[in-house]
Parts: sequence; C-alpha cells; structure tokens
Amino acid sequence: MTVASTFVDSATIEEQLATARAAIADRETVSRVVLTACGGSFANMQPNEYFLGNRATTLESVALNAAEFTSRGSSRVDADTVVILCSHSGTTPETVAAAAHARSRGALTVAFTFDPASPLAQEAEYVIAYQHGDGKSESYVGGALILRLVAAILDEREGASLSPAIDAAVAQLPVLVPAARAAHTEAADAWAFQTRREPLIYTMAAGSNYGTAYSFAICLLQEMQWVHSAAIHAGEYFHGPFEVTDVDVPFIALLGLDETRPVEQRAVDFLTKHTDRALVIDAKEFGLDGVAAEVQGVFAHLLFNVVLRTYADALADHRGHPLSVRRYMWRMEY
Ligand SMILES: O=P(O)(O)OC[C@H]1O[C@](O)(CO)[C@@H](O)[C@@H]1O
Repeated sequence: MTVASTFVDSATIEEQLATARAAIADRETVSRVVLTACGGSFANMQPNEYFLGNRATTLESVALNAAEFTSRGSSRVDADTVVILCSHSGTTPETVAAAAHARSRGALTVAFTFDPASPLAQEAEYVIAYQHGDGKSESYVGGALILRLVAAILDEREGASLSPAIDAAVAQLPVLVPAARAAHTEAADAWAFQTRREPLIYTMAAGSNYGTAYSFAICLLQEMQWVHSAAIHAGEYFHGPFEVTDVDVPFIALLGLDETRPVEQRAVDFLTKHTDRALVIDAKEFGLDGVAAEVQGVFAHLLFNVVLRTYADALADHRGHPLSVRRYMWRMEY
C-alpha cells in the first residue's frame, strides 16, 4: 500500500535533531534515559535500550511501555532524566500522557512523531518530526533518527565517539533498504504462499533485534493479520518455548550482528533440526560491509524492519487481508 504524505524536509529535521542534542548536552546533570512508547513505536525503542545498556558505563537506561512508565511513577524520573518518546501518529493517549508525566517531574522530553502538530508534539519540549510514506528518505525515518540521537547522547555523556559511524550508516539507508527489500521479495512471496493458512507463527530473536521480532508478532501478525503469534527471546527459547517446536510449526528467526548472535545461533541450530517451517533471516546478507563493524549490530534492526515488512506485505496479499484492516483499533473506545 502506498501512503500519500507531506512531511518535514530533511534540513528541518537536522535542525530539530541538533536542537534536541544541544538541549541534552546543556543539561549537565543528566544521568538516565527513559525510552517510552506503545506498540510498533515501543519496538523501535528496544534496540536503543540495548545500545545504551551495552555502551554506557554510567548512564542508566530503560525502555518502557508508555502506560507502564506513567503508572510506575518512579521517583527516579526527574530533572536528571531525558525521556525519549515516540508515537507515529502523535495521538496515542498513553504516550501523550507519558510526556505530560515526564514534564511534570522536570525531565527533559524529546518526542519523535510523524506529525509535528500532534498532541505528543505539543506536549514534549523538543520534537523531531520524521518522514514516512511516498517520497520519504530512508535516512529520515523514525528508527534511524532515534538511533542517531541515542548515539549522540552516548558521545556527549560517555565520550563514545559513535555518532560518526551511526550517521554514516544511516546515510547509506537509501541504498541498503531497496537492496534488502529486493533481495527478499521472491522468498517472501514463496513463504507467504506456503504460510497463508497458518493460524500461528512465532518470531524469535535476541539483543537489539528482539524489538523487531516483537513488533512483527504483535503489530504485523496479531494486529494486522489476526494471526496468533508470540515473540520468543532466543535465550529463553530453551527455557520453555522449545517444547512447542515441531515439524509443522512456523517460526521466523532472526540472526543479527550484535553480541547476542551466538544466543540466536544456538536457538536457530536447534530449531532448524526440529522443524521444516523455520524461516531464518540473517543480517550477514544485508550487505553491511560499508558500515563500521562496531555499529553493525545495533544498526541491523533497521534492515530487519524493512525485510520483515516485505514478508508481511506478501502474507497480507496471499491471505487477502490488507494490513490496514482492524476490528477494534481506532474503531471504538478502549
Ligand atoms: O503511537 P503510534 O506510533 O501512533 O502507534 C499507534 C498504533 O500503531 C501501532 O504501532 C501499529 O499499528 C500499534 O501498535 C499502536 O497501537
């Protein structure tokens, strides 16, 4: 499906990013980062929590569903906290409420949204309005910009020097994304045809790719295809879920490039021995040779998102069930 869009131009987005970076740098006491959102936007936060957790030596970080963030009401949300929020529409009530909660505690709030006039954009102090839909630059999508901001925070607070590599990697997305999509189009069509009547499909990953597996399970399969699913952490696979592995049970398993690849590989090795229905997608095939080795791991999720969307589009097509159809979401009070 194509989406007609008007969006903020890239020069303005660069200014918004620079303004947010400067505001965070100015607040010298910042010691923690909260990443919060709902659904697919929350999934975009999870790789960034991995990134922060892995590279920071003093900065604390947590990724939380927005309703949980507000409900927890942790006393550790204060003027020393940066709260990064994301809502594509900018209207998800839990995320707007999270921004209000963070501000009431004196935290510095930065919101990512497609709509710069949305309630979330109005509630947060700093807004980065990303691109989406026809004509967008793949370098200015939400996930890429969140990763850039997080790398900048790591540089400023931890002297990490990761921004140049992340920025250079993000600049390559306009080439990498169409190539990854094209490389999987045929396989996605074959998989979707074979899988079109399956009532249940599991997803599995670890580390910075778990968020992508999670979003495929809850957004693409459950929400948009009404197919039963669960995202299984590859490390947890051997602590329960592997018991449902069987010759005819479909799994999508991701093999990433971060430090948890051996965790994912162990699960894939077992899985592929015991089922004929494992679809394994390996980031080694994304052609990331031009991306600095030290950031390939946290960068790969941006390509997994695109590739898995290709599989979702094909599945929707073969099932005759458009990804836009909902029974409850946005159709009634909840
Ligand atoms: O806050 P956002 O990003 O607009 O999300 C709204 C909805 O979109 C999804 O991410 C995907 O449809 C849902 O999970 C979520 O409820």
